[in-house]
This record gives sequence, structure tokens and C-alpha cells, in this order.
Amino acid sequence: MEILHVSAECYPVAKVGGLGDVVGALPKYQQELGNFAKVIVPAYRTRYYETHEFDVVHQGGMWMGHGWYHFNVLKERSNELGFDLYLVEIPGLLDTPGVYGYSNDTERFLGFQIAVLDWINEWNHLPDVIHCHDHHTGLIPFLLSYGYKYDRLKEVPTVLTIHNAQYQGQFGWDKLYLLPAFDLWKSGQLDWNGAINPLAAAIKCAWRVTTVSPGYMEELHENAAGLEGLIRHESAKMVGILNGIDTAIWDPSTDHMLNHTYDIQEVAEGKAANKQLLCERFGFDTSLPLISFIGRLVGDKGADLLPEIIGKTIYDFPGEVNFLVLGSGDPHIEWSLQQTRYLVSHGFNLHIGYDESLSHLIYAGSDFLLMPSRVEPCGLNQMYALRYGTIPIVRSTGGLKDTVIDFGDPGGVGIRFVQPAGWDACAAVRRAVQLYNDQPNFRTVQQRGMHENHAWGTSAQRYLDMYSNMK
Ligand SMILES: Nc1ncnc2c1ncn2[C@@H]1O[C@H](COP(=O)(O)OP(=O)(O)O[C@H]2O[C@H](CO)[C@@H](O)[C@H](O)[C@H]2O)[C@@H](O)[C@H]1O
Repeated sequence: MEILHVSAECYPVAKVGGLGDVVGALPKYQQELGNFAKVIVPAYRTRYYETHEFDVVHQGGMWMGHGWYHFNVLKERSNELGFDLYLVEIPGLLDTPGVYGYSNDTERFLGFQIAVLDWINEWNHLPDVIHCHDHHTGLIPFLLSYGYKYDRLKEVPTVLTIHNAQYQGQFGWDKLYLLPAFDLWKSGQLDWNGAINPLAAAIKCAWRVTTVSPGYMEELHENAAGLEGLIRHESAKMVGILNGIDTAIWDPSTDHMLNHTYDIQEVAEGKAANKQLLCERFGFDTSLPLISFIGRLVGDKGADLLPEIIGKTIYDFPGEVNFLVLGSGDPHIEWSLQQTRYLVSHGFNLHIGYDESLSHLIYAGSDFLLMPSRVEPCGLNQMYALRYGTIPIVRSTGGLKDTVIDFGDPGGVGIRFVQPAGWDACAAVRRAVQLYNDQPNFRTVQQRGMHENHAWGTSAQRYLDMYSNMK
């Protein structure tokens, strides 16, 4: 089966969060299962783009409104990722150092989608499925069905995976003129609440819609940032498939970003050596439990709760616990975390920014990973943490609920709390400190977590089964 994944991120080409991890891994596993998986992403000016060689496989041009853009589709030469990687180059739109956050993001991702469709339109054959990820690629199913230029591609099955329904890419109807010509009678398919909504359009037009965990699928019926009615209406074609993790990259026994690798037999010594490095760098006492947070500093991740959780815990239990935060995002949250660091003189430190190798060291050297998420469609951090022997402390929501059983219950591998509020998270942190102080029990929970298997195998197969049953 030939599968084309279209996405705004793909690790290690361009990654901002979990979308990049999934699109960098799932195709590799689909390929291993005997399929032909391809990935196409924008050619941002990332390190990967600058340091690899490409062949131009397609060239074209497009009008977007009054602007003319030239584009190239490039193919990476070495095939080192385990699947064919293609990049779309559009000077003036996609040649940015970053992935998101530009004032013309609507035009950037629309241009990307038009270039992808133009390229596929030139193939001699058709792919078996086009798999779109998140709203940046959400207009593709619509344009395939109703765009005049893509008539030849009408029967190509499409899948949308929702990695996070909070982001929908809406823009006003005044920008309709940017879209390639389509059957205007079908304009309603683009609309949600008076705006053009790419995520809603994809939910309506894709042949199948998936989300990244069964728990999140259920939650979307009640909480989907305004799309609840649509989700309920389209529920017959929707399914939740739990993400896996790339066990070749995320393996503490082979991780090339770690100076001290370790496996389950030597977890105590291995983690102690990594913790030592972290504690030296951030000024912590190695004998205390180290609780870390890694992620985007946004409300969805509960990052705004961190100052309260950290401040209150250190105030109530001075000298008993250390906290470390790695992330960037909302400037207000960054500022309040920096203020918290000045207010609590010991026991808390942070690194504002994006640092892939530091994140690996934190998974390896921490005792606990805190995830107070308000919304968590799947969450990969808790699965990485489990594999690295770091006990996750999670709010019971979405994929976190599907993957972390509380250690108080049979087979438990982590600590769960229910309310997206500082007081409940603080209670969970207290339980973590108690568990740390009961080392035999702590080791049992840690080992149990390391034995969990979150590899992609089963989930990659579930996607293939779904593609095969789409006709
Ligand atoms: N400052 C930083 N430095 C280094 N690394 C950092 C970092 N901030 C984040 N990361 C890394 O980015 C990834 C985050 O993945 P998540 O799945 O937790 O979140 P995200 O919300 O981006 O993804 C969305 O899509 C994924 C994939 O489907 C879903 O799991 C998730 O629930 C959904 O919100 C992890 O690999 C993490 O280590």
C-alpha cells in the first residue's frame, strides 16, 4: 500500500511538539510492515534542510489571490529516515527559520497544500491513501473532492488525524479568493461558525478521521473547542488510535544524546549518573526527588499551574524536593515561572527554550515527570518517561488516562490526579515525595513502568487495517 503523509512537522526535519514525533515515526513502522510510506512537509530553513542533500522532483507555480508563487518539491537523497521524505520549497512563504507563529500562516500552509496537490496531480499513478495531519493540511480532503483542478484525484481516499482539536486554523471568508477554484455550491463544507475552518472542513470531507487516543476521542464529543456538534455528527467515521513511540530513538540503553546509557537492570546507577549531571547544571541536591516538566508553556498543558504547584510545594516542604522546567511558549507563563524562581531561592530551576538533547537528559535523570494538562489528546512525554524509568504524575485526561494507571491500583505505573487545579496537583506531588522516600516501592513502580510496551507496532497496524477498509 502506498501512503502519503502530509504534515507541518516531521522529526528530525522540523519539530515543535508531538506532531513531529508521530509523523517521524509512524511512516517508518508502516514501511517496516511492508508498505510504501512517504512524508511531505514544508522546507523551512531548519538545520536538517541546511545539512542534507535533495533532488528537485517537481516544479510549479500558483496564484494565491493576487500573489504568484513558485514552488519546488525536493526529495531527500539518502533515505536515512526509513521512508521517502519530500520537502516543499516556496520562497517568500515557507523559507522561514520557524514552523509556526507568522502573521501569514494562513497563506503559508494554504500554499503548502496547493503545492502538494499540484505535485500529486502530476504523478503517473495515484497513492492508495493521503493521510493529513492537523489543520495545516485540512483543506486537502475538501480540495480533492471539489477543486476543479484535482478532478483526477477525486477517488483517492483521505484520512485526517487530529493531534489537537484546540488548533483549527480558522480564517475569514474575506480570504476565500486565496483558494484554488472549486465548486462554490460546496462552500458550506468549509464553514464553521461563520469562518473558513480547515479542521472542520477536514472532519467533514475526509473519508476517515482519527484522534490519537480512544480517551480523547470520547472527550471530543463534549469538549472540542466548538466542534462538538460536528464531531458527534461525524462520529461514525471517527476512531481513536493510541500513538506509539519511536523505540529506536527513545531507548535509554542506546540514546546517543545521553552520556550515561542504561537498561532496566542498571536503572538505579544509570539514572543516578544522569541525575548528577542535571543537578550540577541546575544547582540541585541529588539526594532529593527531582520532579520535571517538559513541554510547551501553554494553558492546555497546565503550564500556568506550575508556579502555584512549585511555589506551594517548596513553601510547605522546604528542602524536600526539586523542580525543573524545560519549555517555552506563552510569555506570561514564562515570566511567572521566572518570578517563581526568584521567589523560591532553592529547589527550582528552569530552562526557557527548545532543547532536544536536554529533554533526553531530563527524561533520563529525573525521578518524576509532571504533566498537569488540561487537554492531552495523547501525550508522548509520559510514554518516554516510563521507558526511561521516570514515574509520570499526570492529570487524568485524554491519552494520559489511557496510558497511566495510578500506583495505588493493581499494575499501576504512575500517579494520577483529577482536577486541573494547583491544590490537586500539589496533593499528587506530595504522594510522589512519599513514594520516593519509600525506595523499595518506588523501585517496583519504576520497573513496572519500564516494562510497559508503547512501541508503534500495534497502532501502526491499526492504521493499515483502517486504510484497507475505507472503500
Ligand atoms: N522545550 C522543549 N525542548 C525539547 N523538547 C520539547 C520541548 N517542548 C516539548 N518537547 C518535546 O515535544 C514533544 C511533546 O509532545 P506531546 O505529545 O506531549 O505534545 P504536543 O502537545 O506538542 O502534541 C500534540 O500531538 C501529540 C502527537 O499526537 C499528542 O501526543 C499530544 O497530546 C498533542 O497535544 C515531546 O517529544 C517533548 O519531549
